[in-house]
Amino acid sequence: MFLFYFFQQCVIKLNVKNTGTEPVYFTYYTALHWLKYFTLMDEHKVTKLSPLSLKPGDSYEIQVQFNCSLVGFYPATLAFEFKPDLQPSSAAFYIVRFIEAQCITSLGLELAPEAPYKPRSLPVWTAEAPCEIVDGQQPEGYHPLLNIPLIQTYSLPYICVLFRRALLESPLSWENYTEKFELLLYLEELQMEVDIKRYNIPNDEKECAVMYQDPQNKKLLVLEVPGVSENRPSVLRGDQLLVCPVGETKVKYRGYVHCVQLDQVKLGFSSKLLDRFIEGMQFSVEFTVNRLTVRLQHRAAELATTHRLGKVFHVFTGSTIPTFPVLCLCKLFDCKLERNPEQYRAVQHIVAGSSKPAPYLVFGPPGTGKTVTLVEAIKQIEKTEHSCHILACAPSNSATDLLCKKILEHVDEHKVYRMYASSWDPKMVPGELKACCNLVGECYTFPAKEELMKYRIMVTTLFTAGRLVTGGIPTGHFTHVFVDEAGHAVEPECVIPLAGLLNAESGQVVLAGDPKQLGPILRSPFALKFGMGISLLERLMTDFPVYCKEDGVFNNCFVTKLLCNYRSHPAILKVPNELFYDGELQVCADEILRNSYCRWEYLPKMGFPVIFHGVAGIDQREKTSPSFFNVAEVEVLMDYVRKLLLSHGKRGLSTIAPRDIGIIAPYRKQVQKIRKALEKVGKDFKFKNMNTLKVGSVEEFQGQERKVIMVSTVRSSPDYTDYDKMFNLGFVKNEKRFNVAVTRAKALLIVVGNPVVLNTDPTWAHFIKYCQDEGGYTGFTHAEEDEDVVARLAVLSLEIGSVIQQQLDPEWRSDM
Ligand SMILES: Nc1ncnc2c1ncn2[C@@H]1O[C@H](COP(=O)(O)OP(=O)(O)OP(=O)(O)O)[C@@H](O)[C@H]1O
Repeated sequence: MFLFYFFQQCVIKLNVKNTGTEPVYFTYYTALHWLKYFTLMDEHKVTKLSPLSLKPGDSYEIQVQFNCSLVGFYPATLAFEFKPDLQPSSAAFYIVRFIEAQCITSLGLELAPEAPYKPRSLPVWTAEAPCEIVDGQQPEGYHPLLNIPLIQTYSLPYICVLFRRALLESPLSWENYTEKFELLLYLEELQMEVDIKRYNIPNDEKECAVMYQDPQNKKLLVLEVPGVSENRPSVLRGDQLLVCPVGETKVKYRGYVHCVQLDQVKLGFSSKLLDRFIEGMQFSVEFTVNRLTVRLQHRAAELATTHRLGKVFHVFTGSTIPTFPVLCLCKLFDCKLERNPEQYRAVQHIVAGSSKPAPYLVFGPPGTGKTVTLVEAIKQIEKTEHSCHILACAPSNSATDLLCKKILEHVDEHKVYRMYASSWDPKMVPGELKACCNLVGECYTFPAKEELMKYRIMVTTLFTAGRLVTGGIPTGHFTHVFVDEAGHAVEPECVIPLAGLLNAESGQVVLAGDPKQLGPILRSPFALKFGMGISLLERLMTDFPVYCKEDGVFNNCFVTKLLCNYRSHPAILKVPNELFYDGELQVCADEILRNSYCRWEYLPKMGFPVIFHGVAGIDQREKTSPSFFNVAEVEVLMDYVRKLLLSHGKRGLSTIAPRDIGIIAPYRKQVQKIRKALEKVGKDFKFKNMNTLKVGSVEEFQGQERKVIMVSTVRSSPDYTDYDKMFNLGFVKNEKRFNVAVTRAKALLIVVGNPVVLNTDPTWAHFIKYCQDEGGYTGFTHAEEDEDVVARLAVLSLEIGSVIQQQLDPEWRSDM
């Protein structure tokens, strides 16, 4: 194997040597891949018609020239044919050699793996001997929800008894609501416990962990946990883990997580450990499941029954459909919505409480204005109902922040309170929300309920809403509960802001979302199989006729379907519209904005602002981190970033700043590498505010939009796609992730990826074909070559299976 780094062109020499004891004829040779880029030459011009005799000890030189201007990684197979004599009947024999060429820039070299990937081996756990546990230091200002009642913690055998198939298989009804969700939650928690144990680090000198003192705060110890930023294992601020010095068994030290940074956690321990700590001390580590989120959901499932939320969720079993309400003619804060009759009517119905006590649903494809409709309704209610108190929630912090920012566009900040959980990194709080949230200095505070009850609008994630229940906010205080991105949460999570807070008779619930975008994330295959993967929004839409079309129309008293996309250029919408929305989506985005990149000089085809850039990269890992990255894709992305920012202000082109660009990548390591590369590009080209260019996972981009979106798909080896599925990562074989990623762009969408791997997934194959047909495809292609390989192998009478198998095997490189 040969590996060489270069730019565009390189020549190397190969020697064919007869190391045997008999003469042989060298009759033919060829490269089987990347024929466009490899040229093979020899002086004698060896062919079957012009063979070359090689006596024992003779060697013969072949020149391999590699010519390529596309960054990437090009492994090829070279096949050589020999014959013992030139009789037509004599059998040929073959020697196959692999060659690799990499076209890489200086930036790519900087981003290369810091050290080879060396996964930690999975520990074998033996029965635990009883030991003393020394408690550690919790983070300052950390207020766990201590007084959530501990709802029965079942032991494992009891779970087995509980594992009642009949209950799991019976449809969800109001009669079995609490019982069924509790069972599903236990199954999920059991899986969480099994999963987290895989990350434990054993009490063994070869495999143990080494901690060091935090240079910024000597009271904290830093532990490297590769994968923690991708929730493998899931560790949040305030969580606990146990460490034990290697070789000891009697005492374990409990450490509290003060912060999670990239692949490190900073831990607070007792002075008993700090006093004896020496740099480089070795430890075993046990991770523990944080039960808080599960307990909050158990409580919600239980309170849903005691607070009779059946009136809210199952009200339409009888003939209680309300009569048509009186709608007010309101003047909207966002006057654009007045021009869309569906949005306007939805606001009117929500304000009138037409669906009460049932939830009002606003659903529809991406960019159709669900969030702005919700926010407008919140503002109208705040303006018109003087006794109202509104709770506005979303599953993720980024979607909740977005809601809050939009509310603050028209509501006085003294009336709004954004409450964060103690576990949320204070550095992630956006500057514009600092004046109206519970972050004081570096710490979160949690005011008494009397204080909280003074705010007209409370904005929290679904989980943090549980703090309001724990804090004793009385039922009925919140007259309206809004949940955006409701399709992304499991039902008991979505019920957290309702159960215990909502008055089932008089409260109004509004849910917005799109079941075709990211859905609930679950670990347990059983919880998934028995229905927990269906969100409350989706269940209401499928189980209750009032939310379904009757005679081809929806009943606007209960539900509004939005179909006008105000975000994107039609070329960006075409594939998701066809694949997920039956072509119903209408293009309504502002013409000037959506066309602002149609004349960009780097488009493969003018007027078509979608680029698929094929890159033959490799998905790599480094050190002990399980997360993947693809350097070649980062190089291509940075080339586009540079071109975009350099074209800022050019005549005829729209202005662009880093904040108008978003980069979506499926793995944390790729996100880190992109950030590092952006820093360099920013410095080299003196671009300002590069930190406002958002780089993140699809989850972080759900609900977001940017003028230009780039997507790095990373995967270059088909062998890892099942691994992605298992860990709920990546883009391949995950159509909801695909849908969210490609629908964030307003004017320009650039997808960078390996078409060979992506074409194995029907959704991506559709997208790539679309780009090819429309002229938006650029970068490397492979299709014609495959046929060529077959033809060449046929000439050599080699079997395709064996050679291709070696080409595709991700381990073959390291074997050589
Ligand atoms: N009636 C309208 N007229 C003009 N622009 C609108 C209108 N409604 C929404 N928009 C704009 O469309 C974009 C998308 O809106 P919004 O984020 O509310 O959509 P969404 O349906 O919540 O999207 P997603 O499903 O991706 O979260 C925003 O820029 C918003 O300002």
